[in-house]
Amino acid sequence: MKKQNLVIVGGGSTYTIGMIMSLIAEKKNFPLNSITFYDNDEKRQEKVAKATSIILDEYYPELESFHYTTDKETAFTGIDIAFIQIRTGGLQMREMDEQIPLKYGVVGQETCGPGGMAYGLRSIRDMIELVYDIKKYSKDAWILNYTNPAAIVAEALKREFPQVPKLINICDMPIAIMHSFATMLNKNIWDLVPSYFGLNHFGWFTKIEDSEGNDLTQIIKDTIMGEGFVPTDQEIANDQSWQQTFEQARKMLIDFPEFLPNTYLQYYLYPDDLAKKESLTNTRARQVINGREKRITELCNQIIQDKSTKNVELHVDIHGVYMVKAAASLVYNLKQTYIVMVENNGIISNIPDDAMVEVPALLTASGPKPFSVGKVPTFYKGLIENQFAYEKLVADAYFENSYTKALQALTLNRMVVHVPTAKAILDDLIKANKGYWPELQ
Ligand SMILES: NC(=O)c1ccc[n+]([C@@H]2O[C@H](COP(=O)([O-])OP(=O)(O)OC[C@H]3O[C@@H](n4cnc5c(N)ncnc54)[C@H](O)[C@@H]3O)[C@@H](O)[C@H]2O)c1
Ligand SMILES: O=P(O)(O)OC[C@H]1O[C@H](O[C@H]2[C@H](O)[C@@H](O)[C@@H](O)O[C@@H]2CO)[C@H](O)[C@@H](O)[C@@H]1O
Ligand SMILES: [Mn+2]
Repeated sequence: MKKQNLVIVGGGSTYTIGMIMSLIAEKKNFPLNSITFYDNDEKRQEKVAKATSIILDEYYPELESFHYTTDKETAFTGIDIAFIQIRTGGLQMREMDEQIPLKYGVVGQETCGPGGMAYGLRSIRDMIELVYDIKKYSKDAWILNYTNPAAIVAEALKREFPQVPKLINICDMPIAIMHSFATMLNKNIWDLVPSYFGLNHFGWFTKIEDSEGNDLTQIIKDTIMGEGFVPTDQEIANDQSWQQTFEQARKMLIDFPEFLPNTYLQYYLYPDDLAKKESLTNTRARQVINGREKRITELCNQIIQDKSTKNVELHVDIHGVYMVKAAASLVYNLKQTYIVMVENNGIISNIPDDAMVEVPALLTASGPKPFSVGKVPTFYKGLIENQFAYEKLVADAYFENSYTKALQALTLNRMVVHVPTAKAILDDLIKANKGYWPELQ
């Protein structure tokens, strides 16, 4: 197995330490020669990097080198694979994305709501630039992107780089849900075989089998209906917001028992209920600033002060392990199945070919080989087509600098709908995103 040279773009992210622990846990399956962090915020990255250096000394002494830099050429030269996890505008702008719509009674939601449009219009430029730069310095490197809003980013990257190989977008939500299925069934998560279709943060499990082919779907549905549904990955198990989100699976199953829903569907199916529960001064961004970000900052400070990990609790999370395992399947041609985003081209036969769908695929060295889904029932087809039209219009708004396309996008978004509300939200978002968004005419 050739040892890999990995760059983590967005080294200062709150997910980096979890990713490092996952790389350590998976070192036999995904052996590394070097890790490099790249970030455009020197100070933010430095803290995480200093702590990482101590963690690696203790747990990964055989690693050849670890560096961190804000210089793209240094970061991207001689790499085999890049993980991209940036947040253009930071958590501060996420808070605006959530607060502005809420002023008009609409839940912002940073990926699939109007907040996702705002975040998407900020992310696209940085993402396009990063892909060009990574390919410039290491043209054969794999790029594994999970920067959000992944659906909109994937749509934009597909348009900008239709011929660029080795570029894949991935999300951890399906596997985090499967973590809860596995706990409920007392099974090993990697023995569960999902059948799944949809768009990113907009999909359904049609079936869950075990490795012997036993269909476990009905047991899962019955358990959720009888006992409810809870997050079980350590990273989110005790998070009240995620607990409430997982709880909604039961409600969705009562209303639509056919398939097991992705938790993000709550925002599309019950937007008004969710908006009513939100508080302007404590949207999810604020909870993350006071929660995950604070916790990671304190953890890094402690490690740096002690020059050791002896006084902190470190753990592997499903997010990191999923990304690392998927990466190993790509670079070592393992042909394992992961749920990823790919261009539809007939996979779901009754929705547009150019949609970026999220489905199970064999991950091989020559790219993802998705499994066919076939026709989906009218309700799901309608929802998907509406949402895909919204995502396309956001990308159109970016590439065409079009105010009208942005307004059309928000109007199609099931969280907004009402045109005067869409207009008011859009006009406020334009002001808040000056310098980040293209100038919409
Ligand atoms: N797809 C998924 O399922 C999934 C799961 C987890 C996290 N994420 C995404 O990972 C990203 C990081 O999340 P976070 O909460 O840790 O955010 P964060 O703000 O803590 O970290 C992002 C880092 O990216 C850096 N950054 C911003 N723009 C950059 C650029 N142009 N070039 C280089 N670095 C840049 C920031 O300085 C920061 O250090 C987000 O996009 C988040 O949505 C996605
Ligand atoms: O609101 P946040 O910032 O806590 O989470 C937003 C992300 O939520 C999903 O991902 C993960 C989560 O990031 C991770 O820690 C894991 O353990 O559980 C979640 C899934 O339940 C989502 O898939 C991401 O796209 C969001 O960024
Ligand atoms: Mn996701």
